[in-house]
Amino acid sequence: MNDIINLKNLKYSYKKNSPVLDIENLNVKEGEKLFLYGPSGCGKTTFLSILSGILPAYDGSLKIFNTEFIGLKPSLRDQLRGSEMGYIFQLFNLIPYLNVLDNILLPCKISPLRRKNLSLQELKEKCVELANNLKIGKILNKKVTEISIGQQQRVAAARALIGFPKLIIADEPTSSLDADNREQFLKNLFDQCESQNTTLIFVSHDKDLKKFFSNHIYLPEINRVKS
Ligand SMILES: Nc1ncnc2c1ncn2[C@@H]1O[C@H](COP(=O)(O)OP(=O)(O)OP(=O)(O)O)[C@@H](O)[C@H]1O
Repeated sequence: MNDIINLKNLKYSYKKNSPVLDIENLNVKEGEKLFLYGPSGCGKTTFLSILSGILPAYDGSLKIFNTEFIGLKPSLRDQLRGSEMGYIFQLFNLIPYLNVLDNILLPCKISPLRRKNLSLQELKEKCVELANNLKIGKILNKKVTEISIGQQQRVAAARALIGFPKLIIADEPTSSLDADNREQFLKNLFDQCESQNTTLIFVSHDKDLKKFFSNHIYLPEINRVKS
């Protein structure tokens, strides 16, 4: 299996002489489901922001989809993020004035490349299929302010998965769920990632989730900056 992420000697700091991340090596294979965990403040969100190209790391090498991200123009990082990455946020970040269907379709409206040459009708059909698989098929016309937290979370997952991104980055998406719903959500997410051959990087401070993943990394162990 090919590597989707190759990282070497990656360094990041928000302020001069105050490093947050210094990671020697990390490789993630295509289709892998990686659990990245560590205590509050150890740099998890910072790391995800670098992987998704929102924050620019200043040193080392970070190849994603065989493209070197360090030194890459911000517009090209944005383009790759829009077309090939899905992000599930801790607080979901759904758009309150859009219904469920339009929230899910949003990445394809923002990034034409994310449509992968599908027509709007084909995208809507894909959206219905995804929603049915995630058990939100019956609420596509509802406002996102009128659905439960568990449903909002599955809408956020569907929005990340639409348009067959190569990589899904999930930042603590299960923190507001009880244990049963958490496990069900993970199962649904895994099934969808497997059916699309999408790589998953799932971040949490909750090490109980580790048992669901075959690959896991404790961030403080690979980060040479000690918090
Ligand atoms: N915008 C910022 N400016 C300056 N320092 C920041 C900024 N964001 C985070 N930091 C610092 O970087 C370090 C890592 O923060 P980060 O948010 O990545 O940790 P985390 O592991 O995601 O924490 P949590 O689990 O609480 O979300 C912390 O010391 C934090 O104070």
